[in-house]
Amino acid sequence: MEHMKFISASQVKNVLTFESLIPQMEKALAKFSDKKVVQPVRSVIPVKESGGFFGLMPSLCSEDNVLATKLVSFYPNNKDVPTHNAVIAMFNASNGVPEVIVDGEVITAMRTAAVSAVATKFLCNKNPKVLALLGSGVQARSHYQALSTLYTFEEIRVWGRTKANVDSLASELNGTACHTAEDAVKGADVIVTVTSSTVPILKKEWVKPGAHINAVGACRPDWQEIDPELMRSVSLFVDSRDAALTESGDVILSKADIEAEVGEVILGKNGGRKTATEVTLFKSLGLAIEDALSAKLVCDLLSSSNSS
Ligand SMILES: NC(=O)C1=CN([C@@H]2O[C@H](COP(=O)(O)OP(=O)(O)OC[C@H]3O[C@@H](n4cnc5c(N)ncnc54)[C@H](O)[C@@H]3O)[C@@H](O)[C@H]2O)C=CC1
Ligand SMILES: O=C([O-])C1=[NH+]CCC1
Repeated sequence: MEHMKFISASQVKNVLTFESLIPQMEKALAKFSDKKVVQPVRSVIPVKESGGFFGLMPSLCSEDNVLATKLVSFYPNNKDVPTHNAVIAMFNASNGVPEVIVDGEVITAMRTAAVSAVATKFLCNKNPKVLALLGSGVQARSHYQALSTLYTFEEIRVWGRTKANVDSLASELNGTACHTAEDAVKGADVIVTVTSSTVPILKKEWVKPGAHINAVGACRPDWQEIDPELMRSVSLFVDSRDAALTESGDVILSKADIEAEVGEVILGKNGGRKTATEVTLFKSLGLAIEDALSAKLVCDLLSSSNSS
């Protein structure tokens, strides 16, 4: 391990854009659903003392010569440091030699939002105008940025638990700070739930017919962000069936039927949205291959910027 490289968060930030990442995440989701990826559902250790979690996320995609694992911690109670921290270790798939460690904090923030952008592109009605963000943290910001790469919203609404954060994000995005989740969601075309809530924050009766929801939080089997009645009434798409049935309290506790993986929609194996009035919901949990292909993209972008 004489030549192990490290790529820092600021190096990632300097080269990674949503314009390059969104197509890469479309490829990751398609490859995953086309069984081109070897990837178990992640292992997660609860760290009871601090209310945190530690996850191991390995994946292999021989087609892309990618063998990597993300190590991610999720400490929702953190105050002065980020709640999500990660590194992505990349190995040479031909000989198993470790080559690069990439900081995973920025990648986690950006790839999750890029994946939601892909799901939205395939499932949402045309020309969405109103975006509602439930949550005002890292993912709320990155979801705004990723979705704004694809759409020009006329109205951005923000709701969250902490008023000061909601006010500051709303003013940064030129949006409206909402007092209640209902105010934010009523009439919204695209709804993003990005909170650390463990109980439902989004109710069925608030959601307009034809809306699309990206449900990104609640990654534990006993956690929920979405009203179970809403879960049972939507056309439900997931990143991974296995992960959804193992990790998602929203899916497991509501017993909602999964229509398809988004990758199957991308591959044309499922038609996606069937009517303009149905509500589509993408339940995102986060896949190791998203991290591996994001890290590979960062390495490729850095080496082309160094050689130019
Ligand atoms: N699906 C995926 O691939 C990924 C999912 N996530 C999940 O997305 C969610 C947001 O992550 P970040 O923005 O990075 O975290 P963050 O810590 O930056 O923000 C969390 C937000 O949730 C709010 N919140 C916490 N408890 C709440 C409650 N009971 N009701 C309403 N709001 C509440 C906080 O005030 C804050 O606005 C988390 O659940 C996280 O685990 C994060 C990374 C990847
Ligand atoms: O995929 C990921 O990195 C995570 N999903 C939920 C918490 C972190």
